[in-house]
Amino acid sequence: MNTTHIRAAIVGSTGYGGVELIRLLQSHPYVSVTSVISSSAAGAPIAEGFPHLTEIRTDLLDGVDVELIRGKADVVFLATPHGVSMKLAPEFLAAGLKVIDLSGDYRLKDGEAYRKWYKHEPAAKADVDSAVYGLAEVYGEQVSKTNFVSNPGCFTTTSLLGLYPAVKAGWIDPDSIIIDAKSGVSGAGRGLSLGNHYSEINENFKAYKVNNHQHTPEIEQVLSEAAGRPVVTTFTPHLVPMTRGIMATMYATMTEKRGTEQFMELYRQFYEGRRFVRIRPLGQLPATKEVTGTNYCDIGFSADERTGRITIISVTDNLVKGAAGQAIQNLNLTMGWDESLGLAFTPVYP
Ligand SMILES: NC(=O)C1=CN([C@@H]2O[C@H](COP(=O)(O)OP(=O)(O)OC[C@H]3O[C@@H](n4cnc5c(N)ncnc54)[C@H](OP(=O)(O)O)[C@@H]3O)[C@@H](O)[C@H]2O)C=CC1
Ligand SMILES: CC(=O)N[C@@H](CCC(=O)OP(=O)(O)O)C(=O)O
Repeated sequence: MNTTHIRAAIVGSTGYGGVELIRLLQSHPYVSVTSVISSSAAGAPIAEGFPHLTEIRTDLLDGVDVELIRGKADVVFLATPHGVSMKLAPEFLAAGLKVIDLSGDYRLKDGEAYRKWYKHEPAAKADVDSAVYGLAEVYGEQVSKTNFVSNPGCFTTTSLLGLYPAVKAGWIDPDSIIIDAKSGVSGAGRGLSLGNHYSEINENFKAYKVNNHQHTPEIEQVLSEAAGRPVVTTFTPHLVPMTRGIMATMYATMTEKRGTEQFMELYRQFYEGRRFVRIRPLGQLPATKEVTGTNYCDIGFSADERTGRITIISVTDNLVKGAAGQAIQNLNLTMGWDESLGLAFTPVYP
């Protein structure tokens, strides 16, 4: 494989994650999108369904054909639903392609947990074991050595980047963590559903999948690794009437009396040299709009002397750092490139 110019295929191209991958990869200096694959619209010009992609370098959507793709690409991004990725990934890996999967199929190392939370049979254990969990700022070293990345969930990325350093350092009691998270509607994908149409969402704010969301075991898996013992947590997702963005507001009991600035310093050191995590200055808390369209995760803190708890606020764009952006960041790491290649955007504002 030429290491300064590679060819990418995107499967699930008519979904939000797929379209975002196409958008972002247009600016990548070392990657050409050579195959844009769709199970539902093969043969159609991309710009027919997505006029904003009128000038992209690939014209027609291809069907899902491993042999065809093998001849046209070095890396394949699977922006497909769970249950579908596990059928495709082994074939692409066997064909010698690098695979970056955006679905939940390879995130949970415990097959029983996958069965319980996804209500679906898990992928083959050997494949699950071989996938590297791509939380780039935490597992970047492992990602740089693999050809098979399992990209984390959007809520998971936002929550874990805000919690991992404090749990790892033993500064918060992992059993006390509560994650209160809110997502824009694009997090639910492009498919139509009653709960996601305009009059259900507009001027509305609702909790869903309470104590029942599939990102709960994914968050617990990583926090358990950080804590060195099993951790369970309360995670409550909400849907807010905006298109993009996630905010996770997280509460935990501090193991010792510490101030906001000490937490800021801990996180600055942990994420030193990592471009996409921005620690906010004292007294400033991040808002979703401040990361829109970018791969940033912005984090702010407030330690409360009165209750002995720390409040950590973390924001991302669910389609970028929560999906397509982190997938490209992971590709960069697997190639030994600067992790920010093709992702150096300033947020859209207002
Ligand atoms: N939206 C988000 O914020 C995030 C999404 N994810 C995950 O990324 C993946 C893609 O999400 P998203 O783009 O939002 O979802 P969408 O529902 O918007 O798109 C998924 C696409 O997958 C393709 N697809 C569906 N069924 C099949 C099938 N049986 N065989 C092959 N392809 C199929 C379809 O594209 P086509 O018809 O062109 O084949 C569809 O448009 C999912 O696993 C999701 O959970 C992860 C993090 C965040
Ligand atoms: C708003 C909304 O519905 N969001 C999705 C999360 C999207 C995502 O990251 O899902 P996967 O773990 O399946 O990849 C949800 O809550 O299920």
